[in-house]
Amino acid sequence: MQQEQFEYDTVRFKSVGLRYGNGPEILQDISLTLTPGSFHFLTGPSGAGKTSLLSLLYLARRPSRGSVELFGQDVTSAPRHRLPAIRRRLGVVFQDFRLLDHLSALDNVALPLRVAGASEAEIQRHVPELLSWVGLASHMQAKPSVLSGGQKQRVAIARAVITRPDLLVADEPTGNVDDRTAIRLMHLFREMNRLGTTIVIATHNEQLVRQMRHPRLHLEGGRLSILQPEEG
Ligand SMILES: Nc1ncnc2c1ncn2[C@@H]1O[C@H](COP(=O)(O)OP(=O)(O)OP(=O)(O)O)[C@@H](O)[C@H]1O
Repeated sequence: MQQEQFEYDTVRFKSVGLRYGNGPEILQDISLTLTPGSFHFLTGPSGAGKTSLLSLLYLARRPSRGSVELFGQDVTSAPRHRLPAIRRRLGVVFQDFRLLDHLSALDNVALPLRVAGASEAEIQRHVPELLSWVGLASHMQAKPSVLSGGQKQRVAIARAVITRPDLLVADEPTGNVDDRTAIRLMHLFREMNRLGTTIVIATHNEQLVRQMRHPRLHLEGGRLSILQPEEG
């Protein structure tokens, strides 16, 4: 959970490279520091490596070279048993949602709270409120199979933010919703950010990137550049 005093950067990449199998390096020599409470978009053409970079952040992969530190801990060399504690500080919105099909929307969102040992009273207080806020008040008991793409996406977002993670990583979180809903969801991310969560959002939505005026991490040809809003 969030701390008042930060003695470390949320994310630090040092000369990170990533390749799949014997293929070419998708990410080349990326060095990057994200300070606590920062908000970045991640942009770049399709296939540039945005999801691959995010997968390093949410610990689905380790880099082929270089090092990745999260919350001051080198996750490249950390023993596997140390990773779950780091994962609990992350919220992730996957491009393909990854909801549990046998659970209702409410139970999908409640899951990370249950894993963290929250009481049922706490769950009943927070989860319906958040689901209502993202416009799903009348779908709380629905299973993912009967939800639209945009509804599933909002369940996935609610699940990622319900624990107030230290770092939120979202892959195209507004790709399936209309413009008005996209702006509403961005306000949710902005509010979380205001409360201290560090945020990285991969998106193709140029209009949102321009409107929200956060710096962007831009990937192209395996290289990362950081663009400030006025340059973007
Ligand atoms: N599991 C994998 N095995 C092999 N190659 C992969 C794998 N995942 C991604 N790639 C390749 O890595 C490159 C970057 O893919 P990635 O999904 O990270 O790009 P992206 O920028 O997120 O694309 P998009 O905007 O279309 O979602 C692509 O050439 C892709 O084919």
